[in-house]
Amino acid sequence: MSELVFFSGTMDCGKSTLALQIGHNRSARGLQGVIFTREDRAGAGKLSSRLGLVTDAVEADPGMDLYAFVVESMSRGGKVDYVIVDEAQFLLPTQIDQLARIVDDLDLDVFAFGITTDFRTKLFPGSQRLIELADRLETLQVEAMCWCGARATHNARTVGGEMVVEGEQVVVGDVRGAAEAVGYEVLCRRHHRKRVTSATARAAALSPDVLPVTSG
Ligand SMILES: Nc1ncnc2c1ncn2[C@@H]1O[C@H](COP(=O)(O)OP(=O)(O)O)[C@@H](O)[C@H]1O
Ligand SMILES: Cc1cn([C@H]2C[C@H](O)[C@@H](COP(=O)(O)O)O2)c(=O)[nH]c1=O
Repeated sequence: MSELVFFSGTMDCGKSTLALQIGHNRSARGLQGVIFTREDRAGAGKLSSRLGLVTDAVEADPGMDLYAFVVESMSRGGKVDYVIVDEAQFLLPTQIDQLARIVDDLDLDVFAFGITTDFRTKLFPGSQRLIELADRLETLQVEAMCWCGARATHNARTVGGEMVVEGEQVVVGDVRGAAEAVGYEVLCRRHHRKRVTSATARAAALSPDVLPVTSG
């Protein structure tokens, strides 16, 4: 029975790596898949992992009907055995419905990968629809870690190392960018709530207020 599976986790927990591995293992057995992605950091039409692997993919623009794309590929004689979708949080809810239709009407497995929540801890519309429709939700097992050593569960957006809570929902970026630029950092809930990033924690630790005071 084919399935729509949503693999989710924070940024930098290995989702794209797993997507590439699933594709690799299937193609090693002669299966052919369609790989969709949207707004990958490596550019349009790419699925890239921080481990250095990258593959070509179909850019799932907002206007694209993903079900129609797969049907058309098949009707042109293309073999399609499965579908992989990376950065699935950026898809429109209607495109997630199209993924469910690929599973139900074409009997193909669809493996979707993405973050569930944005820098304000709110669900992305695409992720919300995946949670509503998926046959199976899988949380990635390689945990990203907060600077304090706890499991990271939330994605913070940073500017100059400080957490921000205002801005557009979608700003493509990375967890290891230039310090002054817009970037991201994964945090545990406690430090996300208190807005304590690694940079602000370091600055607080160096502050004279917390240095031991020696008398005399
Ligand atoms: N130099 C490295 N050596 C080993 N593992 C690495 C290295 N760089 C990145 N990684 C692994 O890659 C993961 C990020 O993978 P990626 O697929 O890009 O994540 P995601 O798609 O979830 O943002 C990191 O959590 C880490 O486990
Ligand atoms: C939290 C958050 C993230 N993004 C962007 C930043 C990256 O380009 C992707 C996540 O990619 P990854 O492979 O999971 O690291 O999402 C965003 O646009 N808005 C946000 O709030």
